Amino acid sequence: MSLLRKTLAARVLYLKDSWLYRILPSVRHKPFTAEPCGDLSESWNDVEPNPNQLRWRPFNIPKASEKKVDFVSGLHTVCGAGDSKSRNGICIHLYACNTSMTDRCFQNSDGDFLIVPQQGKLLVTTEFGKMMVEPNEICVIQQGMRFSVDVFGETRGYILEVYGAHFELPDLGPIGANGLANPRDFLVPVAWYEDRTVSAGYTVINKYQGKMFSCQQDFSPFNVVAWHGNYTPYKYNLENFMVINCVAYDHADPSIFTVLTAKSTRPGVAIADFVIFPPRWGVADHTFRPPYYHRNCMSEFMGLIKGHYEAKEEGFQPGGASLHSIMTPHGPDVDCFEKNSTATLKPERVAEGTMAFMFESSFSMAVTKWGLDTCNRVDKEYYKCWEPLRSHFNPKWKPASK
Ligand SMILES: O=C(O)Cc1cc(O)ccc1O
Ligand SMILES: [Fe+2]
Repeated sequence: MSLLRKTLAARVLYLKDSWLYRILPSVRHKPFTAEPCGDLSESWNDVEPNPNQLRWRPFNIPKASEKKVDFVSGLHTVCGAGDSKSRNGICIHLYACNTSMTDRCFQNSDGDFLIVPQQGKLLVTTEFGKMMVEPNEICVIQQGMRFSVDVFGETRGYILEVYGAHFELPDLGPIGANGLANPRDFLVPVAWYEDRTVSAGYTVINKYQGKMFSCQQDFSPFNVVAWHGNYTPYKYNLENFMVINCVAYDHADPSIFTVLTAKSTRPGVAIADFVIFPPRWGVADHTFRPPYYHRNCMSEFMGLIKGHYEAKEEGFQPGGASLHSIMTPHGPDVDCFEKNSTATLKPERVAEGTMAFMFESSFSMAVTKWGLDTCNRVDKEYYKCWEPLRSHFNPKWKPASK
């Protein structure tokens, strides 16, 4: 039997709710006590603001021979804004691990996780059933759902967490009935359960108000024999994205590549959008086709799942990241600029074999101590990729006559 079924529930406008039929209720556990939480924190509130362009080299993955690290102990918060207590904010985590979780599960009481695997697949066992999630797929695990992660070697990925909002498909406006991420491609697990006593103790780890807590119980939490409802984890394969883009002239706002959005209460303003830059055709005439030089009223955190990003062939590597904070100027590096300033504009494939993505947020994010220092991955030379930019302005230039 397939472990997943298709759903149209990814786009629900009514309250989210599910009923779970379990062998023993989750209330039967010993008290929660503080658990050392390593680099998972809301410490961005204590760190000095940093308006520079930031770029990280690929984040380190610990070697299993040196230290066994599972999905939860390998979580590190890179940046964020707001706070979980007032139910308003976002944060971005990086996970890097090498070991499966054994008799340990995780519950995030603070918000929803959108998980973007970059290296290594994740077998995610949830209270709703199992999902295998590979690089180039994403999954969403919503607030409060218990889950455990099996890995198959050195594993790394990115997480976008939103407090107090759920991800949904963007409104399509004039695009109409279909396009971008289609509801039919979202998969949800079917119920899977184990009726297992764990006398040595099963550990439930709970992220609550940005801190970690743990408690013991003597049975597996994955004891849900059946469920129904629309509050479920789900996964989506980015290859299914139906790309819409400019076919005449100019460069479309990358919001046209939005897979999922977490809306704020202000119409048109997202708490966070998950945007991808998939393989596609570039055909725009009379246009500098790569991303333009710009400052943005939103924060842009970018990651790379595989390949090269067109605006930065070098320096921005799979498993690394960049952060262009609100109103921080950025754009293509000098090589991309020169190449595309003189290129003949014929139709050509863009981003073949790659998948870059952006977590774009209306929040002004601050970087944690881990992100700035402890991870030791900040590329201090990043600004140099724009230093050689030279003016090509010629006031006498005229377009070639037709
Ligand atoms: O900065 C970036 O590379 C992301 C981005 C891409 C694009 O095509 C237009 C705007 C934008 O912010
Ligand atoms: Fe940008």
